[in-house]
Amino acid sequence: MSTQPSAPADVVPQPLLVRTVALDDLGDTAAVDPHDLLDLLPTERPLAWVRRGDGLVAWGETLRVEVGGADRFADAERAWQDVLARAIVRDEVQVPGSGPVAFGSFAFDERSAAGGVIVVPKVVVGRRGGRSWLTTITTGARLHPAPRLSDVVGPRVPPVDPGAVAYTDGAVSADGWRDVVARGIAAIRSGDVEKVVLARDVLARAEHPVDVRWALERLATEYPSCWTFSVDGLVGATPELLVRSEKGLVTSRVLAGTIRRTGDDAADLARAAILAHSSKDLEEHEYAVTSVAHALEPFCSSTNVPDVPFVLHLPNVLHLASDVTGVLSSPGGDAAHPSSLALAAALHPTAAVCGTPTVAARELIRSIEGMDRARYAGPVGWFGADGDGEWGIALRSAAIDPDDPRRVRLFAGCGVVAASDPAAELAESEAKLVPMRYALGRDASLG
Ligand SMILES: C=C(O[C@H]1C=CC=C(C(=O)O)[C@@H]1O)C(=O)O
Repeated sequence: MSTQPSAPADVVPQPLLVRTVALDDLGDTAAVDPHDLLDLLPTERPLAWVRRGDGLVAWGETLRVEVGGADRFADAERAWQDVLARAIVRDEVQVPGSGPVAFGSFAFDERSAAGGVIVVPKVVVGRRGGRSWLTTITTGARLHPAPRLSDVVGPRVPPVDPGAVAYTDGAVSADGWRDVVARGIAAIRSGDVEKVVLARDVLARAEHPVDVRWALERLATEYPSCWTFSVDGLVGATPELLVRSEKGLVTSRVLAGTIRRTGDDAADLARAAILAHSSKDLEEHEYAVTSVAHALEPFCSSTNVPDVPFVLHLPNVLHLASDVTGVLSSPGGDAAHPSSLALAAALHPTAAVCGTPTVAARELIRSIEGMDRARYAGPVGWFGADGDGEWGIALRSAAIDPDDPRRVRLFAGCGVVAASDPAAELAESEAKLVPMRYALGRDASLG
């Protein structure tokens, strides 16, 4: 079923029927182990949001809403609310991620034809802190009996190796991108912006159609501290959480400021110290934290913004990181909090992916970057019936060509400030492409 933004009643003629059961109580967990969520996924259009073994995997499409333009978030939210208003829900688990769930992914730029999409799957399996559950979502007039995992999970078909992968330039060559960064630095020095984040793409062509599960498993194993995701052909493992909203508490993991790893632990510790004291990286980071703190302020009764970032260690890079938290203000009476998607919309684009000031940086990106970012660097994640959910920034990601799944577009970007150096930014962008190259590759080594 596919709908236009408002998902009117005549397009979803029958209510959504949602049933969640605890898997621990079903007695069929031995037959199908929900321990490894990714193992449950079928080949076709898998949906995923997992980190350290917890999260959600899903498949099938009960409902799909495509949106576009500046109102893409609000339109998606309205469609979801319309559908929920008529849903019949029996949720025996009642934890974040149980009950009705929609996955979403949205374009970075409102002008992009990529727009955005929310997908309401047919089957969702969730896991959180040792508890797991199964949700089935259909349409109809009456709730179905409690589902069993073994009824909805087919025989496991191992992910297919994409074989040899050849890489070519994307919209702008590596050399050309150095010039793009130089133009960004010139714009900063002439006072047009203080910071701009510039990105590039690289095209991959695999020998065989890319099996999303192959990439997901490699990403989740190698990058356990990242959020490994798959939504409508956009795949990745992002270290940056735009917003998590749960029971009135919001969290955002802000990253900006990067140094490549060497592969040598002692040398990397020294590099972590260099990063933590680099004025160029601290400046880059400060812009990103400020943009998130300011965007959250109107929604929160209190926020906590760390004074000093910590160094996040990933296998390919080290980042300056700050976890910003807040308590959503109660608007009075029974009024609901803004949904996690509304918060994501208010936060997007942060200075970690756009720049400072936002509008001027976005204009600069449009005029010098030379490509459409599509859904790269846009919000990706999920939300539930109460609006709570998790939205990452779609970094360390790639878009699989829906018309030819052998073709994949990989993305990476870098924050640029006055002290940036184009060659160093190019090297940093290469380091940020490592996760997706690794995800596609058979033996590609890290670093
Ligand atoms: C824009 C990207 O990274 C952002 C997140 C972390 C560190 C960044 C940096 O140091 O430039 C970027 O702001 C990307 O990975 O494509």
